[in-house]
Amino acid sequence: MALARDAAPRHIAAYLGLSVFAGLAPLAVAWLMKLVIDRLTGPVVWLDVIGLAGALGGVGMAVALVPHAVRYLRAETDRRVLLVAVSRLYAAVDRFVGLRRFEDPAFLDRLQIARASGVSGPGMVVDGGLGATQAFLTVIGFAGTLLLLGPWIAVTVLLAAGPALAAEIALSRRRAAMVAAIGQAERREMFYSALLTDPQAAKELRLFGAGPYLWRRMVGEIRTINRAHRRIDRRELFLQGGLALLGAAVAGCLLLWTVRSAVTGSLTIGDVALVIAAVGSVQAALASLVGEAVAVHQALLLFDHYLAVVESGPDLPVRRAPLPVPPLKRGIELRDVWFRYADDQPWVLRGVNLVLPAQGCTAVVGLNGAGKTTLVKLLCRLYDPTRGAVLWDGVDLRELDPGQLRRRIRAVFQDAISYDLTARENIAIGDLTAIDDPVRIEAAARRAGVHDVLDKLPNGYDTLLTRIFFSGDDTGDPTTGVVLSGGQWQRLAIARGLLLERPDLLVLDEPSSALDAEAEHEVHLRLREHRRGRASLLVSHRLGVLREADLIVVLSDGRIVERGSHDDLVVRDGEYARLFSLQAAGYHPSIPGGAA
Ligand SMILES: Nc1ncnc2c1ncn2[C@@H]1O[C@H](COP(=O)(O)OP(=O)(O)OP(=O)(O)O)[C@@H](O)[C@H]1O
Repeated sequence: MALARDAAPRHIAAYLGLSVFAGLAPLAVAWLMKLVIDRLTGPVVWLDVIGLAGALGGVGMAVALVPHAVRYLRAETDRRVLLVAVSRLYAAVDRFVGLRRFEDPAFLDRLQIARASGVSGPGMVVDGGLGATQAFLTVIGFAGTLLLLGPWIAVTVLLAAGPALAAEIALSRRRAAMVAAIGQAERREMFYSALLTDPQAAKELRLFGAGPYLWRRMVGEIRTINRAHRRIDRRELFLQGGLALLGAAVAGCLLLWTVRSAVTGSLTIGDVALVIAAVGSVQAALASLVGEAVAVHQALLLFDHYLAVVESGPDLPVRRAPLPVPPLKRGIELRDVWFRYADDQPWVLRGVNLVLPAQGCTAVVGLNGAGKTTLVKLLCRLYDPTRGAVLWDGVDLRELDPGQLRRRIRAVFQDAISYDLTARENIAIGDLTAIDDPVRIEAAARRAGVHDVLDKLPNGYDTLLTRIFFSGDDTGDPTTGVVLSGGQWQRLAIARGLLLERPDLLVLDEPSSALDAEAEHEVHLRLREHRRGRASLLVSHRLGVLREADLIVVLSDGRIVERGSHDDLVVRDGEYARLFSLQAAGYHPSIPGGAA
């Protein structure tokens, strides 16, 4: 209610006024009708009859207009609530410092329900609350009328609604539990449907003929979802059918009694019309009251998920008053760092000790799965170490302001994202303060060696880098975007990482794996310039590009097994020397083991 009140206060006030009117209008109509009939069946005073008929017509006209006004107010309230609810939800999600929640299926299920219930819940509570108010007023008004005519009629009609309320509330609990239970299936169904229409996936799916396998699985998920809905719908059908029969039987008995009373003269013809209108209206209003109460109940049960996400605390501990992050002076230290992704998973890092000096370049080498990217994620505080600590000039990262820390670090990952946005936006995501600063954007693109490519695009830096959307809002304009090559995308990701002029720590995790030899050489020369005078960490399987690092560490099975300069490590003739000579042999046929 608070969310809806914040989003659309005036619309809700108008909606409330109309609901009160709509709740009392049937009562006014029934009484006016009774009075008209009684006037017509007694000595007729035409002026009275015309006055009453005019009032009846006026109320009738207003009643005809109200549903249209309510429909508009309801839709407008829903639109406004949607804006506020979605903004609050995604702002809350954006506040998560780390990645853990995005890898937790239970949390992702909850997030999905939160989105659906956050969008529709507040509107349903307002609609349900006002609908229930309206129905309540109708019930109270007519119950008073029925009490005047025969107290037991009022009591019978009201009691007949009891079982309906109990049954509907039990059904609503079941429905809310079912929505939570099918969350996984719904997410999987969305995953398959997104995959089957994804331009990146289309290539492999067509070549490997894997489409039918995936859409059959998608249809399987839809069947699971349908089964769950069907079970509840059938239960609802039987329960509501039975209750409708009960209501009809009660109404029939009351009608018989009323007609009999009119024949014996204890009720007037107008009274008969009033009882018929009252019983019908009370039953309809009670059904609507129960329906609205149940809708509100269910919306609130599901809205719990929305509140749980919006009010969830940080996923990584953040001090109440976190320390500011000063420029890096001495270096970043990993002190006896142990890490595993979950308690039931194996250790990925086992007692790593490493200092990245504030003005030096450190390189990490290791086989696939050795833990290199994990180490980078800990440095960026996307996770906290399970044991040990990462220290920024001696201060634990957990003590520092995470936002300020992120502004001092820039990283280029091997799996950098290609955003379906313009070239300018793709680079500006690295530091959004530069989005309207073409000089900074171009400088970053030049550093990454991608300026010439972007400059020649049809709309230069404003060219859309995707073909899944039109370039502008005008769908009649046939211009769509441009698709870059893998290496060009990688250079764009490097530009994004280099947009911030002087990060304290620059991390490059396999930044050039998709570049041709010439581009790689050129980009690494520029990167060397950019890294000068600040802490940098390089991760690469191409050992040639790491030769000039001040310190190279070899990570194996989560431990540092060798450390030193390139020359030291070659002389030591250990794991690094073995990997290096294997690669070198691939390029020089003269080296033993090389290509013939
Ligand atoms: N999010 C995650 N959840 C669980 N396990 C993970 C996750 N990310 C990585 N791992 C596991 O951690 C181990 C180390 O992975 P990591 O990505 O750090 O290796 P890497 O040295 O960077 O490998 P590569 O050279 O292939 O990029 C692997 O066994 C991997 O399966």
